[in-house]
Amino acid sequence: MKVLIAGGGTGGHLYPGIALAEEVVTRHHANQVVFVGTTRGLEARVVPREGYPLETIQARGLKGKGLVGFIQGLFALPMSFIESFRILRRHKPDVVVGVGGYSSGPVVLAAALLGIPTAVQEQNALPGLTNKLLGKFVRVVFTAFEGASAFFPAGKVQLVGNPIRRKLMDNFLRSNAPHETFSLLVFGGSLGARGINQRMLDALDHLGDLKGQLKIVHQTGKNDLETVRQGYAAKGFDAEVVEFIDDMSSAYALASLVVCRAGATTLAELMVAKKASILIPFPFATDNHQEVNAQALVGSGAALMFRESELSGEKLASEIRRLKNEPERLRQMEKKAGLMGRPEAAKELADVLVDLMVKKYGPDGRAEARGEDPRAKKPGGSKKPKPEGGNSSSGSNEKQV
Ligand SMILES: CC(=O)N[C@H]1[C@@H](OP(=O)(O)OP(=O)(O)OC[C@H]2O[C@@H](n3ccc(=O)[nH]c3=O)[C@H](O)[C@@H]2O)O[C@H](CO)[C@@H](O)[C@@H]1O
Repeated sequence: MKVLIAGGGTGGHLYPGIALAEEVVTRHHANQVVFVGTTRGLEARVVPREGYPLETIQARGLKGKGLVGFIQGLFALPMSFIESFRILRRHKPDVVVGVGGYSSGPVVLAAALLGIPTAVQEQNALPGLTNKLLGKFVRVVFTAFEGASAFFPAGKVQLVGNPIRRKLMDNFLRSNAPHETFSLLVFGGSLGARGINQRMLDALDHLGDLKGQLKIVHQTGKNDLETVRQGYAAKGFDAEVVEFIDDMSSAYALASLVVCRAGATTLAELMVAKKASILIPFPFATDNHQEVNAQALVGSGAALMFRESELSGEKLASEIRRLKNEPERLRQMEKKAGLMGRPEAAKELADVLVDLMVKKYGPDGRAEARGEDPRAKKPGGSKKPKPEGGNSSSGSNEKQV
């Protein structure tokens, strides 16, 4: 089985794709997974490191980019379709899955037009325009929030949750032991969040008496690293301040409380990790979708949510203090988050993809069309390869998985 995963840009789109790739490679009959993204997205760094080949196309966004960005996006469209057709003809995948982000649209649409079984995975409670359009062409739409289903043709929707990377899952499935020191994990999605960085620094002014009683890990994103580091130092707080957290699994495990945005993949992780959280949605997300994501957790008592515009540092400090002083409340939030988690998302999604392939091409998929010997295929999947450097150029780095 050969699976092509299109999309990325940010971690919220890319990481569910990585989780799906891990699943189909280790537990299913997939012997090859190929990603398609752009050279500007996070995938250019992460996909080769994870050991999968990456093809790139020139896709750009259309919405929220201003007039110049919109025009650039329009001009890039025809080329991105041509590139998508070429990639699909070369790789002959058995199924194509879009995980959102600029490259998802042209690749998934081109695949659907070529008659290849296609699916999209919508992470958010409020789907973006591209996925709403693609929903009309693909065979299956995977959703993660009940509310999202209403935006797609009813018969196509499968509510499975957002797939979570294996290294996180392995840790999450272990116990959620209480911590000796109250530990805060502060992060702003895959890119960091200035609004959270500023409010957290302001909050420190009101948490002075807790200095020795708080452990803080704070991810800032690229631009604010030094400012935030200096802020903690100037206010006399000992914190681990980093630009990006590679090992989110340990970061979650060590946290008593998480302060973060409400990106859909983050929320899926919080639920499976059974973590209490204070959510501060990104106020400029398309159609305010992060607030809608957050409401699902708030509604069930798993999280608190504050709009950035209404949240002062003082208020954030008082909420942190309150939760620290009410361990039983924190436990209840953790329990409620856990009840919403969907640890089987990657598995359920992969099962459906195998069905799609078998229905269309039979159990060997298009192996023969690709010049492979189907009898050489090992049921149960083969092992993932070791990364072979960071080549992310188009076309030249395909590797048997
Ligand atoms: C600004 C914007 O539009 N953001 C969108 C983007 O968010 P974004 O890319 O921030 O996505 P999420 O918050 O959903 O997920 C972040 C992912 O990055 C990982 N991580 C994060 C920080 C870090 O230091 N290290 C790390 O590995 C997290 O574990 C998680 O897997 O995609 C999400 C999923 O479609 C959307 O809900 C968000 O609205």
